[in-house]
Formats: sequence, C-alpha cells, structure tokens
Amino acid sequence: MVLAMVLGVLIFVVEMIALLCRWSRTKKPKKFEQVEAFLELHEERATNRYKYSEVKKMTNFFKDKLGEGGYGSVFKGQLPNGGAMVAVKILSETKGNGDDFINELASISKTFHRKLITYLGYCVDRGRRALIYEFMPNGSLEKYIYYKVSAKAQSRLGLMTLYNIAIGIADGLQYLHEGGVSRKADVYSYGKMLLEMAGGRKIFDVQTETYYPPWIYDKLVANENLELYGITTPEEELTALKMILVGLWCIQTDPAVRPYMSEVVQMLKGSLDTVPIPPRPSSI
Ligand SMILES: Nc1ncnc2c1ncn2[C@@H]1O[C@H](COP(=O)(O)OP(=O)(O)OP(=O)(O)O)[C@@H](O)[C@H]1O
Repeated sequence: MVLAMVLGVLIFVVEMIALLCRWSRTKKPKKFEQVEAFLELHEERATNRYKYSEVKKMTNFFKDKLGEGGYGSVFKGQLPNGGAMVAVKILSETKGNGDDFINELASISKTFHRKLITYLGYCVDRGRRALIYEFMPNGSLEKYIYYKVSAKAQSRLGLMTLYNIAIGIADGLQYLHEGGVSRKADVYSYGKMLLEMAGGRKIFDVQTETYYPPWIYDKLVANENLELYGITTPEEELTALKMILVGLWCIQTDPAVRPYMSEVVQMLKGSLDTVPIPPRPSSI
C-alpha cells in the first residue's frame, strides 16, 4: 500500500517534470526573437539583409528625410560600396507587431512588377526594423497633380501623361490584388486619386467647402462646363471625362458597387462610350 502510494507520487512528479520541459520548449520567444527565427528559416534572404549599423551608414545617419508615412519615416540613402540610391523606411517601434512585419516582408519579397517600386532589402536588428526600396528621384505623385489657380508656373503634368500614370498605377494595383491585398478599399483610394488627377484639385476644397464627386457628377449629367484645367485637345477632354466616370465608380459608398481593379484597367483603356454613368455619389 505504502509502496503503491510512493510509486504514485513518483509517477506524478515525473509527469510534472515532463510537462514543464514540454512547456518550456513551446514557450513563445519575444517578438523580435520570433522575427529572427523566421528569417533564419529563410536564408536565401540573407543577401539583402542589413544590420542597423549598415542602415545608419547608408543613410548617412538619417541625414536626408524624404517624408513620413503611416508606418514611419523614409530617408534617402545609398547601398554600400557606391551602390544604388535607395529610400530607407524606418518602421516606428510602436506601430504593428512582429507578425505584421513578417507578413509584410513575405509579400513584398514575392512582388515584382515593372510599375511597382523595387524592394531591395530589409533590416531586422534587435527591435529595429527597416525596409529598403529603390529611390524615386521625382518624389511623390502629389507634386504633379494639382493645378495652382493663382500661380504662374505649374507643376501639374499634362492630362495625357497623368492618364498614362493612372493606367500604370491601376496595372500595379491589379497585380497586387491578384496576390490577395484588400481590394475594395484600395479601389476607393484609387478612385479618389483618379478624380484629383482629372480635376486637378483636391477631392474636398476646404475654401469653398465643395466635395468634388457630387459637384462634378451634377455638371456631367447636366452637360454643363466641367471647368477642367489645362485641356487643349478633344482627346484630352474625352480622356478626362473617362477618368472622372471611372473615378466616380470607384468611390461609390457601397463597396459591392465598386469595380475590380481589372475592370478599372479595362474601362480606362477602352473607349469613353463603354463606360456607363455611375450612380450619383453621396455628399460625404
Ligand atoms: N522609394 C522612394 N523614393 C523616394 N521617395 C520616397 C520613396 N518612398 C517613399 N518616399 C517618400 O516618403 C514619403 C512617405 O512614404 P511612405 O511609403 O512611408 O508613406 P505613404 O506612401 O505616403 O503613406 P502610407 O504609409 O500610408 O503608405 C512619400 O510620400 C515620399 O515622399
């Protein structure tokens, strides 16, 4: 009886030790250790992985800030040994977690499209994370869209150039959507950009408190003057009209009504009379 009890306690203790050992093996490492572990599993990436000290060097200690986005600051840099000029996005420590970064890295490194900025490398060094892209010397498209009413010199590009850029962006987005990126939200943002490109103005004019979509829609269906900027040829006028119609489809409140990016590309590349008139957009 006593022997059976001692044996029972012994078995219990051994089971507890085994359980503890298993638990310590499966215990999750800290976030950045998880990221490191993931990266070690994907050694083919080692060629474009940089240490934080290298990132500091390539950006000349973050001397030239190009801009700021939702995920951190972007700095101008150059790859080691007189390599390519790059844009280095330093991800802010507070935004996102290790999983987001791994997912981002996994999808970015698989993407390659002539209309998308080339991804060149990354840095994961302790808690520090950065993404490295080819440098775009002309900066953001924003500089080239808007018509400045009271300025003599305009930085706005010609309508046909903007139209070709819009098709290029749509091609790039369509490619990304095939990879499973959230589609309809992207389509909305794209539509907003398309309207701003065609109209040469912000979608919401703070001075006159005018929301462009219903304003332009009403003019369009009433066949009134669309007050477009810098239009010199009938081809430009028809193209602007097409961009506006497609833009109005994309910004529909109901995501189910918005077209897929593939349809956007088709409408933009096709003739104006194949683009139906969308429902009237809601007033904000
Ligand atoms: N490859 C690049 N070449 C040159 N400048 C760049 C490059 N990438 C980003 N920039 C500059 O840095 C700014 C911030 O870029 P970032 O990609 O972080 O954010 P975003 O695209 O503006 O917004 P979000 O973070 O919401 O995507 C851009 O507006 C641009 O001026």
